[in-house]
Amino acid sequence: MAAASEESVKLDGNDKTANATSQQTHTTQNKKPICVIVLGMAGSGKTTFVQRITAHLHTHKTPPYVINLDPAVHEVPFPANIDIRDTVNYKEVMKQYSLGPNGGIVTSLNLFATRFDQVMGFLEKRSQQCKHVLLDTPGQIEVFTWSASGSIITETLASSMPTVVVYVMDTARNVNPVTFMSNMLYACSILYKTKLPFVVVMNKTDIVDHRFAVEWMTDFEAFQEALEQETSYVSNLTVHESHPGRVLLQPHVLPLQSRSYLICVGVSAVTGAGIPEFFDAIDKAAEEYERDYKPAYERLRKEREDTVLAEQEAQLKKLSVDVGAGDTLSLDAKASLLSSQVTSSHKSSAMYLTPGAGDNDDSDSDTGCTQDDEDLEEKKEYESFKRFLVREKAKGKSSKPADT
Ligand SMILES: Nc1nc2c(ncn2[C@@H]2O[C@H](COP(=O)(O)OP(=O)(O)OP(=O)(O)O)[C@@H](O)[C@H]2O)c(=O)[nH]1
Repeated sequence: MAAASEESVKLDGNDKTANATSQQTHTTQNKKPICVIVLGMAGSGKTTFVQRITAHLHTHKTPPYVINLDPAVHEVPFPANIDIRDTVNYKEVMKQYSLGPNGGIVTSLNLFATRFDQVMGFLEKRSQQCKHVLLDTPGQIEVFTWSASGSIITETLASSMPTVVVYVMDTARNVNPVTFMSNMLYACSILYKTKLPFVVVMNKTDIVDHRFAVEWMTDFEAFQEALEQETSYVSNLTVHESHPGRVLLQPHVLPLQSRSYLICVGVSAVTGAGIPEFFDAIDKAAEEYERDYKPAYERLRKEREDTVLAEQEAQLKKLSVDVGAGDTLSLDAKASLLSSQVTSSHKSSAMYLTPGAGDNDDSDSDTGCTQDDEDLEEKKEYESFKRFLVREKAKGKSSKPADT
């Protein structure tokens, strides 16, 4: 086991002085914690591994900040600061959206990702107190690695703190070169997808020593030899020149040989063997992040901030236009309302006055006086006046002969 650990140290190209320096660098210059995203196939030992490294860090009086991202796990065997299960009820999600187990996990993770800014807020607050942030992910690896929420979470973390992807492999299950190759291809697809420093953890070294895997990773001829010894139908296929796996495993295509891409460490999550070497590898990967990846993620963060700013400005502009237009509209509306009110008030005055006139009409009607009646009245008055004149004329005639 010790030999295996030494192997990993050799593979990492670490020496203790360099690690001491890197740790010092971390504490004095880079106050941000190192974020460790633990991925791996179901049953590879991720949760046991996170439990082991959490215990290790607690023993060294540097308790980590731990996040469980597996909504379907029955029990979390380590003290988690944030547990997705506290936010999303996976079974309820399945029921409500009529989903199967995988759909339920994806949807739960998507829902959780919408709140990840809050998680970042908690992390910011604790960033001075802890040196490591550990994330355990769902067993269905593709749920995290190939989902939008997985990308959002990874990119959000990587653009604000040194982030390392840890790929846990079950060493005992990878003694078959075909299985090993499939697993490594998957690891490389994640490496290319996340564009982050990558540490391969060969777990369960208490069952099988991981040196064979290191040899296969660094010596293509050794791997080819192992493959040729395989008699299975699939291995015969992979030996074939045209097989894509074989093409990909060519040293110049896969970054397996390059120390700057992949760091491999043998550990046993059960016994704790290889854990100090794992942390050395993490420090090295964090340095790699600072040197090679940070500028790209800072650019990404800047682009995001710019996009958000631009969106906010556009929204503000639209809002101010809307508000302006709204004011104009409301002013216009008010004006038209006023004018319509004025018009209608005129109308209504008129209408209001009309009943007044009507009142008069009413009064007229009440009195029963019509134009014809008036005319008749005038005619009567005229007749009466004429009779008055005739009477007066007759009076004058009768009085005049008597005097003379
Ligand atoms: N012998 C041995 N067994 C281990 C080791 N690490 C994990 N196991 C066992 O492997 C099994 C799976 O471990 P988990 O930690 O649940 O694996 P996981 O990857 O989290 O599983 P999922 O949640 O399904 O993805 C358990 O029975 C563990 O006890 C190890 O280093 N050595």
